[in-house]
Amino acid sequence: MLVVNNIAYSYTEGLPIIKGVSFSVEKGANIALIGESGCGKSTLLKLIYGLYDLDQGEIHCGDKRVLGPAYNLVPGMDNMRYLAQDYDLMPHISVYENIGKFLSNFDLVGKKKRIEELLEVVGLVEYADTLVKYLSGGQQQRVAIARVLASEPELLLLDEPFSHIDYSRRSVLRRDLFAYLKEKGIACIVATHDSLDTLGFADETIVLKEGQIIDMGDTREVYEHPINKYVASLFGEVNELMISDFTGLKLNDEALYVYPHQLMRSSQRGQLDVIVTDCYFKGDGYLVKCLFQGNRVIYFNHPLFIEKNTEIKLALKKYE
Ligand SMILES: Nc1ncnc2c1ncn2[C@@H]1O[C@H](COP(=O)(O)OP(=O)(O)OP(=O)(O)O)[C@@H](O)[C@H]1O
Repeated sequence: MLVVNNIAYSYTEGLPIIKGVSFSVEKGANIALIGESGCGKSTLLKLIYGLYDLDQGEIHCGDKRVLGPAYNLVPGMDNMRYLAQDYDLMPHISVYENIGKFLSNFDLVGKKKRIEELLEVVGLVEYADTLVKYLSGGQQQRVAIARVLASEPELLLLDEPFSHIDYSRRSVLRRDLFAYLKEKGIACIVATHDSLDTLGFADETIVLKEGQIIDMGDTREVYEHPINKYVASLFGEVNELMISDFTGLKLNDEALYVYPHQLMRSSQRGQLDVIVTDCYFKGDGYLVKCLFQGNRVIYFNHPLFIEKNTEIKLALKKYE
């Protein structure tokens, strides 16, 4: 339903921020857009919504071509909604009124039902009559999410949608929101730094670097077979090892990107010999920092505390 075809954009002439980006999104799909800060995620979402005029290429959503402000008096497409990082709410009116702001008054009973349904989705039923200015940052972000859902768009563009919401509410809201979008067949593109938004929910992941797509596909595939360290590190801590580190054979050597949970302490010979330098408690166990070959840092997950300076061997879990 969304086709982005070879688009480019620069804020300043000669300094392109988005370079030759192409991809498509199916109806109801959940797409994660990931990449380091400043790589162009927000700019790409704004271009899809029609907030800027493209330098090159075109975007279609359904049967409509996305037109920027040069061709569209009121920027933004009707069949999409865009949730910006500064969610642009009206502080002096209630949560209920903010959510209903863009809903027609033609069917007042339907409007009330819709607002109540959305208050439920974002967990703000008891705040319906509270003025937005009295809400916390996280609560305001939830109002903004409800507001972009109100008119049932075909495509939602969400820029860091849960960034101000505390951890426990974030998990519930993330689950409820993404289930709701699936149920309604609403596609979404979520620009995010939180790998939990991506791993559990995104059907596909697009990886952006310096304004270009460097990897794209099934989320699990992108995570399990990262094409380089940049991609792997967007999902958390990662170790860059070589096949020869395990085999000792330099012929046809290749880099391996290994997440800490993929390594384990081993008693076998011929594994990585490392020295523990730190052990960080992380709730369900420890993240252990080690030195390999004197100066290469390796992290791995372990259920128990290990003393500093302990000499241990590490093995790849999947080969055990
Ligand atoms: N209005 C603007 N005018 C000029 N340059 C801009 C403007 N908005 C963004 N940029 C620049 O464009 C680049 C991409 O910014 P963008 O906000 O799209 O990145 P991002 O990947 O969303 O970053 P973050 O993850 O930190 O939100 C950055 O170098 C930024 O400084």
